[in-house]
Amino acid sequence: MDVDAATGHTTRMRQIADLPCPKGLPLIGNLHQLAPAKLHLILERWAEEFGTPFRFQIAGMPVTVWTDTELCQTIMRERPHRYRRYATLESVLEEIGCNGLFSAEGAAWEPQRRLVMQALSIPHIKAFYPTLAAITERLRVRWARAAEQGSVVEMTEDLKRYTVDVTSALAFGEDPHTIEKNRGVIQEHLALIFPMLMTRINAPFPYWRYIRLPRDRRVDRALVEVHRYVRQMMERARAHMRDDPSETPRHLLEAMLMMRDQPDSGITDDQVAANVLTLLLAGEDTTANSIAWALLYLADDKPLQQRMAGEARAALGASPICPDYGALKSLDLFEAVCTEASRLKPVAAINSFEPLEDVCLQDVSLPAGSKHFFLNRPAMLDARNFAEPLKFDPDRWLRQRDAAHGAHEMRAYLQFGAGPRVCPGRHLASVEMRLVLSMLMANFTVDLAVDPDTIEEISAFTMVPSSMPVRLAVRP
Ligand code: HEM
Repeated sequence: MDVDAATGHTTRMRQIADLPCPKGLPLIGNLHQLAPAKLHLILERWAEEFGTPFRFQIAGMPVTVWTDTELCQTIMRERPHRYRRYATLESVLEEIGCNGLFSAEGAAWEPQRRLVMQALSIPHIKAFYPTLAAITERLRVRWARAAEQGSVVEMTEDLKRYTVDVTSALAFGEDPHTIEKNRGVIQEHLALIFPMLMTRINAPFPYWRYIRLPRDRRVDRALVEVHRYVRQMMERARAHMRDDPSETPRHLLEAMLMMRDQPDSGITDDQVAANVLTLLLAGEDTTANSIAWALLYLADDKPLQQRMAGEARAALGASPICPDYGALKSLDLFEAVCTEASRLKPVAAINSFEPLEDVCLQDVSLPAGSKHFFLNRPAMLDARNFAEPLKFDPDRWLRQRDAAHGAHEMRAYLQFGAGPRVCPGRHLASVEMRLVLSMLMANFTVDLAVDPDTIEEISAFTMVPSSMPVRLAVRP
């Protein structure tokens, strides 16, 4: 029995073992049912069957699963002092030299957060706008060529070229021009990292520390390439700082290197490299796939394409690209299309957390170090939070809020997280979505090159489409 401090009432606390659990097998529990690439779908199905919270077992280890957004908001706001992300995430990322801002905890987290927030701040993005527009124009040229040749564009790939060029130019001061290249780009190596994380974080036993399977060897080779790439970029940044010194850092990489070089900074080159890799990964897949998911709905909706083309041309005028940062303001619809797509197809489908001390959530006791998941989609498909929840309706994000339009619960939309660790890249993502989609709609029409039913949801740390092949035609 526990006494509620506010009411004085006694409540019976449940233990994790009391929660409903899908039927598993002796010793391994539910492990055999948890295909990593389908993890979010399996957990969502179980959430429907068992309600919230429920638990599953990875061998002897229970993991609880929750879908209540208010609770998730509370936990997210009580970081980093009371809750952390999965500890396994930190150790797995540490092993591959990527323990940067996303996985850092405790005292190590705050100084890194400050640096990254500054680098991704609105004034910095605004000052960087001409470069962003130039990268978007290069993407348009690539797509114009594909339209002319009638070739199929794999949007998940092209959009990752775009986001890697943008993140690198903004945060590291150099643009790798992957948009112009067809093979041999860094994305080919980065692509192996997320699925590996997915597998290792959920593994019952860290087998890869003892034996390397072919897939681990592939990841090892990719990591050698990725780290060589990052170190070379750091060397070039140092050379530039030497040859053309500036009192204030020109980008995040310079800021990190300046900090590292201060006497007794305690920061190592490895930590700087880990954050470069963190930003490359965090900025690549998330935004690219959020835009790619939006195309699934757009391709099928010609009137919406027509409307967006009209709005884009009004904002862009004679230019094929949004001409200045101020004009982005009139492109709310373009971000709303991505936001609505991510409500139905959440790129961030699962959040993990661990309490740092013994806590009670609702009526359940959670010991320090126990493992927990939050599923983001169930609340977003709940009619109590969003009216007509299964309908793709970007306008729901644009309407004045009033009761006549039915439910629209912003707190149930957690695609960028919440609280002190909320995504620092969300402003950049918003600008990228507006820029790319307005360019696309002003200049092209889009058709899916496959039956939409063949496009699957894949859990690869982020939740990504199996592919998004489209045909583009120049809009008359
Ligand atoms: C649509 C695009 C994006 C989505 C859906 C997304 C989603 C998220 C989510 C859910 C988190 C965890 C937040 C939390 O725990 O409260 C996060 C954290 C993070 N994101 Fe993003 N993100 C996006 C774009 C970006 C971009 C463009 C960058 C940088 C270039 C970025 C960098 C980061 C970093 C560094 C963190 C860790 C922050 C911390 O732990 O303090 N993200 N993101």
